[in-house]
Amino acid sequence: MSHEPEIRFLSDSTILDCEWSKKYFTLTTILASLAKKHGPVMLLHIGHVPTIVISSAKAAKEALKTRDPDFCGRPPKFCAARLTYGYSDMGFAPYGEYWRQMRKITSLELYGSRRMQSFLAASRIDELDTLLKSFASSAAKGEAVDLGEKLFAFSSGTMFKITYGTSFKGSMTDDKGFEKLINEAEGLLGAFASADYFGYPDLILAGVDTSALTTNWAMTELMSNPSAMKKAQDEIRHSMAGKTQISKQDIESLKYLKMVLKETLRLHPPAPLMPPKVTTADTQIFGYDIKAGTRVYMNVWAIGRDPETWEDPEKFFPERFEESPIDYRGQHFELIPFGSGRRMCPGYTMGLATIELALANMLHRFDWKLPEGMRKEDISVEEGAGLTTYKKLPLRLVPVVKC
Ligand code: HEM
Repeated sequence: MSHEPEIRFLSDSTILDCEWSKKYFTLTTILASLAKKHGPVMLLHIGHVPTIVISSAKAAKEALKTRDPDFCGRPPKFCAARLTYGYSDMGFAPYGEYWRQMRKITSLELYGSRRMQSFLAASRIDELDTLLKSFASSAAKGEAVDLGEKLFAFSSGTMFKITYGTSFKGSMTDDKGFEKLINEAEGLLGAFASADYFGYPDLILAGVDTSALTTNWAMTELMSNPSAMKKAQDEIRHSMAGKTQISKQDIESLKYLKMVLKETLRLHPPAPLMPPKVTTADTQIFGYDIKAGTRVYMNVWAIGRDPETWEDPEKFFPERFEESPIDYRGQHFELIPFGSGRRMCPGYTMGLATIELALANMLHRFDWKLPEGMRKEDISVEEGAGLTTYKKLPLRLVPVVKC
C-alpha cells in the first residue's frame, strides 16, 4: 500500500547532532545528515510548505528519469518574478509552453549554435588574458591574490560580454544605466529581444557564480593535495611544452585535469540542493504518494558523498574516475552537479569550457604558494550558506610565474 513519506520536524538538538555540523553547517549538510538517519526520501514541512528532499542516486533517478514530467515544475517565488519581469527567463519559468519554446530557441541559438561558440571563444580569450596578466602583476610584486575575487571577475566579464556584446563598466546596482545597457544590447540579449526572451538571469546568474566557484574549489582542493597538484601540472606542462596559452582544443587531451574537475564537482557542486522544483501532478516516489504542488529539493551534495556509492567519500581523489564510466552529463545519477532530465543545465558545456580554460592556464603558467606562515592544513574547506556553495573564507595564494 502506498503512503506518504514520514514527516519530520527539525529541533535544535537534531540539527546540532548532525554529523557534518562541525565542518560545514548549512541547510544542505543538515539535510544530508538527516537523510542518513531517516532515508533518501524525506517529507518536511518548511513553514506551511510541504517539501520532499531526495538524497540518493536511486531516488534521484526515479524523480529525474522515470517520473521526470511530474518533477519538473518550478515553485512561484516573489523575488524571482520581480527579477525576471514575470518569469520571462527560462530557469525560473514554470513548466509549460513558454518554457518549452525558450528551451528550444536557446538550444538552437545559444547553447548549440556555432556563431555563439565563436563569440564565446573570443570573449573568453580576452577575459582570460586580463586574468593571467593580473596574476603576473601580483607575481612580480610577490603579493597574494584573493582567488575567488579574480575568478568571479573573469567569469562575470566573459558572461557579460557574451550577453551584452560589450565589456562591463560601471555598477550592476545602477538601475538606469543597467536598463539602458539591456535596451541597447548587441550581444545575445539583442538577438533574443524579438522572442521576448529575457535571458539576463539565465546567463549572468546561472552562469557566473557556478563557474567561478567551481574553479576556486578546484584550486582549494589542489592546494590541499600537493600530489594531485603536481600530477595536474605535470600533465599540462608535459603536453603543452612550448605553448604560452592553452586553447579549448588543447584541453581535450588533459585527462587528469578532467578527473580533477569531476572530483571537485562531486565534493562541491555549486548548486548543492539544485534550484527548487515543484511536482506538476500527483505522483509517487519510492512507493510514497506525493501531492501535486509539493516542493522538491535534490540533495546533490549528499549524493556526491554517499558512502554506498563512493569509497572514502570525503577524500579528494581524482584517480577514482580513472577506470570509472561515471560522468556528469545527466546519465549517471551518482554524479549530477548539472541535474538531469528535461530541466538539466543547458549551459554545462559552456560552464565546463570556461572552468577548464581558466584552470589549465593557471596551472600551466604559474606555481601557487600559500602566504607566508600558512600551512596546507590551514586551508579552509568551510562552506558559506546560500543558494550556491561559496567558500566561507577566501583562498589567498601567491602566484609565481613559470612560463
Ligand atoms: C559549473 C557550472 C554550472 C553548474 C554546476 C550548473 C548547474 C545547474 C543546475 C544544477 C541546474 C538545475 C537543473 C535542474 O533544475 O534540474 C541548472 C540550470 C540552469 N543552468 Fe546551469 N550550471 C552551470 C553553468 C551554467 C551556465 C554557464 C549557464 C548559461 C550560460 C547555465 C544556465 C542554466 C539555465 C538557463 C538553467 C535553467 C534550466 C531550466 O530551468 O530549464 N548554467 N544549472
